[in-house]
Amino acid sequence: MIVFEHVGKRYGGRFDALANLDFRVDRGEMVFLTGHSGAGKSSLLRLIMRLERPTRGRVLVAGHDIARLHASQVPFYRRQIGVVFQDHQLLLDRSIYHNVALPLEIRGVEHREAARRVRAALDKVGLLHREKALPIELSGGEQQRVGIARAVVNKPSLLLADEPTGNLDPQLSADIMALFEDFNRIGTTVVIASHDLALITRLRHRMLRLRDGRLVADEEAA
Ligand SMILES: Nc1ncnc2c1ncn2[C@@H]1O[C@H](COP(=O)(O)OP(=O)(O)OP(=O)(O)O)[C@@H](O)[C@H]1O
Repeated sequence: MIVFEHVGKRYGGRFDALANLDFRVDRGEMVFLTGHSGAGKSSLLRLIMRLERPTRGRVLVAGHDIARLHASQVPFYRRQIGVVFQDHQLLLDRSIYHNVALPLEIRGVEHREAARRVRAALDKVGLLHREKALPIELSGGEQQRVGIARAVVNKPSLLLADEPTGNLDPQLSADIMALFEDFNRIGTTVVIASHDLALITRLRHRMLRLRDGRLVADEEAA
């Protein structure tokens, strides 16, 4: 599904945020990406989203070198990827329903079909009963679940998350990770950047560890 071949990313012509990365993530895998602050986790995810291009090497997703996608193809490429951020980036003046519906509105999905999919996504994260609420009326953990519903409403084959539990207490963090595991169980490939080692070592998935932009460990679940 994802292949990094000798990938490097240099910012500003001299700083190597990522260097010589070689790894692959198979379809249906769930992988944690860990490392200190500044190790390059977000940069690596941005390469997969094609928000950045590698300075060296190639990033292949589903067999395609994504640097070669034409600008007009990029939106289609991104549709297969759901993204969850630490600060969930919800629109504060829109209801939960509308926040989750947004990716479908952008794609022009027909209204009734959109409603069906939004409700299915909200149901999966246990928030169907809050569809009319505004984000501010929800707890941090619930807001993050809305962010996950929005990420999966397009039924992406790949789900990326950047520190999705960053602001949550240990129990809520575990609940959020369990949700990602649910989506993985139904076949979605999941890559989660997290520095919460206590939590992710307990979860027993493959772990890629970055240090100063280099891959220093690739550990299968024990
Ligand atoms: N657009 C950019 N321009 C210049 N330098 C950048 C840019 N984005 C990231 N960097 C630098 O690249 C390095 C890796 O950053 P990145 O955000 O990928 O790390 P991270 O592991 O996600 O860190 P954190 O956990 O703090 O988010 C850092 O030193 C950062 O300052």
